[in-house]
Amino acid sequence: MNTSPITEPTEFAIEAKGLSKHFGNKIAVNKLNLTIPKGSIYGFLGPNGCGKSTSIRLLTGLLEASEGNVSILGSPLLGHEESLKKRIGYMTQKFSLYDNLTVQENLSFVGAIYGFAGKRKKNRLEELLALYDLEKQAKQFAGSMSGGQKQRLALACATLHSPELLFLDEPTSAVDPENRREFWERLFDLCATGTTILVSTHYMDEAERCHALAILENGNKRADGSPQALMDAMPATVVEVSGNKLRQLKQTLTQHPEILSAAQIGAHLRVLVKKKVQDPLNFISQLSNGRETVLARPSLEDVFVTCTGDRYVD
Ligand SMILES: Nc1ncnc2c1ncn2[C@@H]1O[C@H](COP(=O)(O)OP(=O)(O)OP(=O)(O)O)[C@@H](O)[C@H]1O
Repeated sequence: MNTSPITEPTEFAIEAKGLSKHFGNKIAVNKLNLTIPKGSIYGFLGPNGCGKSTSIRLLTGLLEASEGNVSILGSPLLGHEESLKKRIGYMTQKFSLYDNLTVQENLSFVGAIYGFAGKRKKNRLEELLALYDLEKQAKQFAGSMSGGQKQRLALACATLHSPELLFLDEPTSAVDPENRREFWERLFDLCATGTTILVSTHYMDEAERCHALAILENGNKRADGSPQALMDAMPATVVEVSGNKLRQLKQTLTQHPEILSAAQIGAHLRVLVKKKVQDPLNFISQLSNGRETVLARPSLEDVFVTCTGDRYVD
């Protein structure tokens, strides 16, 4: 096995080609290709079971791939897992904290793993307690903290050794909207210091904050790019219809082959019409007996709807 660190200058933090993972007959990740530029926040967006965690574990070297090649920070992952561990951070879905250790003890334990000792460790812990607003909780058991505090401690642990590349597996699923917002601000602070971040989520609004993202379904990458590029490339036009009896109208519209989806949002239906329809406003107006129709800007949720499920066209 090759263990010497061969690091080549590269603009990419992660490059994966044909990355697959099979568990028996189950294909959890299917021929995934990725190129993630350094210094960016990249998202994996998809429902439970689509392969987000497995992909992250493959990219961290914790799980061995069935097929494919991965390069991390310019080094091939295979054979360099140990040396790369010092350069990457990983925050798991369940935060992986020791509930019966205090905040300070959790940090101290992680610090020792990364070889921090004495004054250097003391200084780094103080810095992190201040940065992640945990000074008052330093002596509190991790198990007794709120979801938001646990999340901040988990991020402090994952970044203690100042990794160049940070993997975050659904880091916000257990916290309220205010904490989620604050957490994302912290991610952009880390990004501004040059850290590359790969974050998985099933929240559309979080995916929209990423510089770029991949939409995953059943282990397959359905689409990738910046949120704006994905919206621009969407194979559908969004038309909003207002009026009465929207539930019945939805039933009628979704039978039509040129309509990809119709979903009610408040007092209107949001209808995704195939791009090939020349005059979508008039088209929907006629189908809905002259109800009011307006064009709307696409959202990432619209992109998700058009590239997953039955609507996916390869
Ligand atoms: N060790 C394993 N053995 C067998 N199947 C597995 C294993 N790990 C994951 N899987 C399966 O692989 C698929 C992808 O799982 P994965 O955990 O990567 O999805 P996910 O998108 O992260 O979802 P979640 O958010 O629920 O964790 C699922 O069908 C899952 O049941």
